[in-house]
Amino acid sequence: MNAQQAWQAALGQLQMEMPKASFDTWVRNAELIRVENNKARIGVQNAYARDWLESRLAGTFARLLTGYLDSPVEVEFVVWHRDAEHESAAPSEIVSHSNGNGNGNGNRCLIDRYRFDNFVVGASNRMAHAACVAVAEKPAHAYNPLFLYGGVGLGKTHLLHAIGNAATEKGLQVLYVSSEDFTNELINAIRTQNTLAFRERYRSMDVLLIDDIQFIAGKESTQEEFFHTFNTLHNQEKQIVLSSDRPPKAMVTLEERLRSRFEWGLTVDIQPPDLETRIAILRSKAMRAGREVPMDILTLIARQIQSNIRELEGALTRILAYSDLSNQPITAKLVEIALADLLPQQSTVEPGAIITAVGRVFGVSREKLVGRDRSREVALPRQVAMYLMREIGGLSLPQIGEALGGRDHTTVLYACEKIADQIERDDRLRRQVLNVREQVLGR
Ligand SMILES: Nc1ncnc2c1ncn2[C@@H]1O[C@H](COP(=O)(O)OP(=O)(O)OP(=O)(O)O)[C@@H](O)[C@H]1O
Repeated sequence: MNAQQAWQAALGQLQMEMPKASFDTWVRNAELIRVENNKARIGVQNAYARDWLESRLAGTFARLLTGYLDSPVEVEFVVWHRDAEHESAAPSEIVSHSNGNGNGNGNRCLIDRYRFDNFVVGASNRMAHAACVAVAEKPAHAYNPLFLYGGVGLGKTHLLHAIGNAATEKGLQVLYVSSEDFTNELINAIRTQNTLAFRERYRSMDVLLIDDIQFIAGKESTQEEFFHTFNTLHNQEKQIVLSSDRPPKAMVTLEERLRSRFEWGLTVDIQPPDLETRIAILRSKAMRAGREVPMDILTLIARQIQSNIRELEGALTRILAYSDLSNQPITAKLVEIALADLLPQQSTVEPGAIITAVGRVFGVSREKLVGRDRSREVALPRQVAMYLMREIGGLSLPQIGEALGGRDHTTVLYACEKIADQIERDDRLRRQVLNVREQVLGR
């Protein structure tokens, strides 16, 4: 088998093993650049994909390629694009290009399937969606800049592309780029003494969409360049849309002049979706996949995956695939099997870790959580700890009672039910619970 054949075989294997959504997002567009001195250099589209693949799949790729090539292979992921190969295939190479569709509109990086009509609107994203629609309808008239922020996998990128697709259809020049790509491109332009062309490209856009702008913080020359790009576009009444994982105020190493500009227009957040929206998203994805999934199953999935819509999609894809491959109907049992390795390994979650994380998030000491204090400030976090010990710790009711200072199992049961109900109605509490989960599970 030659290297390319081994590569194709490895891709095929991963396609079978991975959830479709993850495969499509991270692996499908990767390319084998070359194998040399037992090192396989794999080109990916952007720094995210590189980091994601490096942290999760480097070992798997190495194992598969070693197997197919029958000699030990290490892998290295680099940001790379085929068109840029003749310049240099160094890591952090330019990654965005205009799409070459003849009229110069749009950008090849715009993802066609991210559109407004397949974005499910609920309480958690209603404002953000409305703002994006307004911007797409009248670029530079509604809110400029539009600054979207929210946690991982909640739809920021989807909305940015939806604006881009709508604006492209109006014949506008659109550029979508992540702030990392912007930085890489700038560095490259400086290196190749091409800054004029770089500026020209950015400053000739009607709509500039920059994803994950938080990465610009702390990078002085990028901020300087972006400041001028921003001013030029804004003065020319061109639309700027930015997304970030945090609001401008929380970008600590961002220059003040940029922070204030980011706040000139409208800043809107996207929150983790409530149960109803999660179910609606699942229903919409199932329908688009041409599948009918019973409501109780959608509810079951939506209850298990609370924080991240990307994971929600991945879970559904996996369940559909399991059902197809095993030729079985989608039942609660099948869901449990299909999701087993997506969900936390229960035995690895220590009750002590949950108590510590709850204490940190709610600002209550461990002693108080396991003690007798019944004031609301302590009782609520204690109930959250009980709920999470059951949800992610898989502990029995008596075990939970024991871990929290010898409480009765009916008290624990009441707490678990109360919190399960309350997090679906109380945004703040839901965020706090998700925060604890992330701290405990590291994701
Ligand atoms: N409201 C929604 N309706 C339908 N699909 C959604 C919705 N929100 C997010 N998604 C889907 O969830 C996935 C993750 O969304 P997206 O990549 O836009 O998240 P993000 O906020 O940009 O995340 P990150 O911070 O990781 O970049 C995408 O496939 C997107 O289509």
